Amino acid sequence: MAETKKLLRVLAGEVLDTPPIWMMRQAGRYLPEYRATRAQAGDFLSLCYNPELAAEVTLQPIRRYGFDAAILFADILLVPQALGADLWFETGEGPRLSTIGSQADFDRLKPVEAIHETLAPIYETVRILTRELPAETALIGFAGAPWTVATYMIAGRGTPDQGPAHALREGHPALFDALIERLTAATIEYLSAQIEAGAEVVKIFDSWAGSLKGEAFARYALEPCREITQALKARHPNIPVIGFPREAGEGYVGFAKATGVDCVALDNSVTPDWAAAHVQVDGCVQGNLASSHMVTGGQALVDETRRIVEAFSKGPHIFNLGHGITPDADPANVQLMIDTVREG
Ligand SMILES: Cc1c2[nH]c(c1CCC(=O)O)Cc1[nH]c(c(CCC(=O)O)c1C)Cc1[nH]c(c(CCC(=O)O)c1C)Cc1[nH]c(c(C)c1CCC(=O)O)C2
Repeated sequence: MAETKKLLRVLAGEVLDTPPIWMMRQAGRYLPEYRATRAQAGDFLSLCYNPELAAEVTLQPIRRYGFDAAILFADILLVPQALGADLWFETGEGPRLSTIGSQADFDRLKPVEAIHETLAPIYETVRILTRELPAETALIGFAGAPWTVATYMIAGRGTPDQGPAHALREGHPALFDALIERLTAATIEYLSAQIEAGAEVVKIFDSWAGSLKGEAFARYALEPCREITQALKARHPNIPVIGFPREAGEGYVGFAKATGVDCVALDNSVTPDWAAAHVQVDGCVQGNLASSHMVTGGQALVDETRRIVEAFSKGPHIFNLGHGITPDADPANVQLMIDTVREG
């Protein structure tokens, strides 16, 4: 049967009149129904590990907006937790983890095979979604890229410049490389298990790729993404992979060729005209409306949405934001963006 899901057609290289659309963090705090289910679950991590409720919040933006794809509700920091790190969320601040600063800290991590014990509920969420999603909606699984996940494990929190991770990379390269290797292997197993449970696409989030330059970008952004993509393609040749080396700038050029990903997700620091000429020439791209438009709305939202659709109209394109939607966004602006993309 010919593929009917728009997202999968575009990932296979088709150019459609209207791009498929979904939104990073589409299940999130800007939606009152998300806040209600999160309160029912108790807290964010309890929601991630509750398959019925995690499936429910994944479905909420699909019901409200009819996006072309659903993204599994989970978090990139569940992998460190599955490897034995302590993880908690400080209200109003963000994630906190036990830190990796020495060989002894690293030696306390669990082996890769152990991750499924913690992550089994996530695979159950995927199985529920494969049954409950509308036939036209594609299901995206995801994981953090090793570098980005390592920045949180080393610092124990989010950092403005990833300073602690850069310090370990330079001061203790063998330890740093061992951590990247463990995360690369764990990510391959985690994404494979999501695919076996029913994920039809996977996305690798490298949110802090932009702080790696030159040789470090090649070694810690390109290489782990290439290894993960190759291993997944060997096991699941028909599952497309989306790479998101956020704020990579010129690092976006040649990213798909160097890693083997089927689609490159773009943040909004690059213009759509530049990205069409330098990135979309190699295949599918995703992006890249600034998420601030979901707060401010109005004619600027409409104009910028049209500009992006037009700039990417000659090649395969998935419409998305340049980063996750923020809690202060107005749900009506999301509808305005969708109507603008689909007005034809
Ligand atoms: C760096 C990162 C994380 N998580 C993620 C990244 C990479 C993408 C990015 O750069 O945004 C990825 C992520 N996090 C979440 C998803 C679910 C799928 C989706 O809707 O996109 C995905 C794909 C849910 C979430 N992850 C988080 C929330 C908010 C939690 C809440 O309900 O309070 C959601 C919906 C929490 C989280 N999780 C993380 C941070 C730094 C925070 C705190 C910041 C914040 O509160 O927005 C780590």
